[in-house]
Amino acid sequence: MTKDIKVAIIGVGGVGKAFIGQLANFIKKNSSTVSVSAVYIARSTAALISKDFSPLPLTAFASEELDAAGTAPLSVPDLIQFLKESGSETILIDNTSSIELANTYPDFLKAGINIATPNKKGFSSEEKLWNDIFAAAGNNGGGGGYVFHEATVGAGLPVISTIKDLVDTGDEVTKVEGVFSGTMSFLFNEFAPISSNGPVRAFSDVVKIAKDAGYTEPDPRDDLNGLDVARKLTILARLCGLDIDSPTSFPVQSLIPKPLESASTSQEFMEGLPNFDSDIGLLAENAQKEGKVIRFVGSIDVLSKAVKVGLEKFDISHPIAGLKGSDNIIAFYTKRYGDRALIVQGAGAGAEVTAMGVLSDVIKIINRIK
Ligand SMILES: NC(=O)C1=CN([C@@H]2O[C@H](COP(=O)(O)OP(=O)(O)OC[C@H]3O[C@@H](n4cnc5c(N)ncnc54)[C@H](OP(=O)(O)O)[C@@H]3O)[C@@H](O)[C@H]2O)C=CC1
Ligand SMILES: N[C@@H](CC=O)C(=O)O
Ligand code: NA
Repeated sequence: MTKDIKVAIIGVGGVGKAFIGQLANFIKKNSSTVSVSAVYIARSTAALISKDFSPLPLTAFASEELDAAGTAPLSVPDLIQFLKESGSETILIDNTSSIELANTYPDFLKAGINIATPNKKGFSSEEKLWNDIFAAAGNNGGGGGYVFHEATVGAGLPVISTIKDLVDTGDEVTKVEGVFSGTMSFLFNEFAPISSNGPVRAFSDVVKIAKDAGYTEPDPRDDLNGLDVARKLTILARLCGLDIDSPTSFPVQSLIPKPLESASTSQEFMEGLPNFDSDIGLLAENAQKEGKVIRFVGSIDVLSKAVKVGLEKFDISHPIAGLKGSDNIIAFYTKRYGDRALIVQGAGAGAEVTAMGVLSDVIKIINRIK
């Protein structure tokens, strides 16, 4: 018999809206084999709640509906209670970047609620939260809900699933390296492409374009300070079995100019950034004099347990130098693959490709519980 699956969606920004569109399509295409419906959709300030558990309309969903018709969001204990009362299998989709919500994943999982999310915070903050999440989850044979987070690294690219498959099948991952940020990739590919003699445009202009394109974190400083990449490396290093206390427990280079570290808002930061275009321009010009380009990269050396994030210079013939758009490139060096790495490459940011990663996790959950 087909099981009934109810979903609660929190976060209706760029990724959340794209996810709702893709979920509507999935439900339409698969209605003969699986019954999935959304019963709760929320942002910070408002929520649509289907008290009788009838499906909320998803086609042509607009977040304005939340503000117009929504009520106050439920607290986490009330949301857990509400989902339990549905009597169905349930999935929480967290499309926010909230650490407060991520801190409560163990509670959802212990209540048997499954989770799919692109939010890195739960998996890259203190190690205790990581341990609590996977102790509560059903993924490793435990009794709780399943948790999947493919889009936390490389957006929809198969990065988490690849590293898990390598590890679970007994391969030994020795090193992971590459470009892990769609924003940083776009910034340097656009600002200092291999085809140019140094910078072709102001760095601050490209930051604004990346923000408008939906590549950056809600606050672009979270990309420029290197922490977004550090969070991704924390997740991958933990999947390789390394104990990483937090994303600030290894060297991370920040591109935030010192005088702007005290900017109190994202807007104040963006307004001040053009004053520092020449600093980063100089770095690009100096690299160009050596026939190189600068790119923002990260690496995990599993054997020496060394993790680092920052700017490096690359010959223009290097695959990292020649990336385009918001592409990520992630090279996995393993015992089985030898000197020639297993490589995953493609768009690493953007609403649609991220939502695809989240929906693919929802489908994995459905296939386990239906
Ligand atoms: N954009 C991308 O390319 C990628 C994004 N991600 C991750 O996806 C997530 C979403 O990103 P994106 O859509 O770009 O971000 P947005 O800023 O566009 O959207 C965030 C949404 O979350 C809501 N929200 C934030 N905090 C809370 C909260 N405590 N309770 C309820 N709702 C909340 C916001 O509502 P409100 O406006 O009311 O505060 C908003 O609807 C982030 O974790 C990001 O790191 C991962 C990979 C790629
Ligand atoms: N801001 C991030 C979004 C995806 O994780 C990035 O630019 O890579
Ligand atoms: Na991914």
